[in-house]
Amino acid sequence: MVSHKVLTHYPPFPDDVPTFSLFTISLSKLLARDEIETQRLIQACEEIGFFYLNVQDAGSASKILEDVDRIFHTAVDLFDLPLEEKKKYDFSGRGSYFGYKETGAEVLRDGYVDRNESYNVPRNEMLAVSNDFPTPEVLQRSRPVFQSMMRTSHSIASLLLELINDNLGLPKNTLNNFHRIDMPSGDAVRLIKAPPQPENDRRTALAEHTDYGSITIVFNRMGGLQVLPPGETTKWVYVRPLPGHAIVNIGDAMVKFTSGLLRSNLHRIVSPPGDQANYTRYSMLYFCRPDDHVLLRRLEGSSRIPKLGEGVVEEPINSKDWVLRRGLGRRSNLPSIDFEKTAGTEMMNRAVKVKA
Ligand SMILES: O=C(O)CCC(=O)C(=O)O
Ligand SMILES: [Fe+2]
Repeated sequence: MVSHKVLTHYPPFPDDVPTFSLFTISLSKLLARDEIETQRLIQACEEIGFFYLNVQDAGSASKILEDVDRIFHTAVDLFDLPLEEKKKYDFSGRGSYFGYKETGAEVLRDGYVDRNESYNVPRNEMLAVSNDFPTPEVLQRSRPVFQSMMRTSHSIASLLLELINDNLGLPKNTLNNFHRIDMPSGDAVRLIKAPPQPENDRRTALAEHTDYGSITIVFNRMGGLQVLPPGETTKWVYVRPLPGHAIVNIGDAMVKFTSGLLRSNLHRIVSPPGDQANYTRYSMLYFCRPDDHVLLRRLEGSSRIPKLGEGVVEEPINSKDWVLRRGLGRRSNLPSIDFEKTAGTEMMNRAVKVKA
């Protein structure tokens, strides 16, 4: 493995910036079906929708940390390719959210464009569920490590889904049956590169959003991720990356399944805090999403899931269309953008509303 200094040589996350104190949940305790830990997981999913997951000491699942390390190196190699080469893998014109997105391809609500480039590596393709688009050679070379990382991520997400399912009292395996590893879905590993921004011109690098799928597992090194805590008058705060921990968050699909009981919190990427702002930020995520055909609507069978409001009729939209509408609906090459139609579930949370 070629060593990339850019991944290791950056200043520490500063001690003097406000951070959001998330619950830390132990994967090894969840694997042991520890009841108190499961209760804390549910509380985190309902109140904030974000938590740290300690993935150290979790048996074979801890190997994901080595896989993530290796994929970070692959990400550097990938983004080092010439722009013209990377653009061959931009499939947005063919109606796909997989593949490459160049810097500035997305419009923010403030009218500016994003300041990051990213690549969504499809789980469908890496695990040979379907093969719709070509994959760059640099990713092909890392296929075994992507496969390992994707399988572990999917199994972590499956565990979380099982615990949430059973806590809600849904019929056994209801949620897991919507997230089958052998079915086509929007599951992907996303690689993101955000270069340092000029000191006098720092803007949001990745627009505020809620995630589109069910469960996102984030592997961060540098700061830059911010969340907007619940409440009417809150301010954006950084989430400090913790070694050996993933940051996990709940996405729109779970909000829709639970009629707003679980929370999909707004978050964004800005310049990293303190001296870290002068360094290139790489991040990596696994998006676990429902299978393509699954309808995103309130599930029957749980007394904990709130009923729909009087006269509320849910839009019949499946997971695939939801991801495409949200993921491609704000591209800068579109003739017009409807920010309301492409919005997430931030206004659906039952616990505490936020201003979008
Ligand atoms: O890079 C990060 O820390 C988060 C990125 C993110 O929220 C996303 O890509 O959905
Ligand atoms: Fe996100």
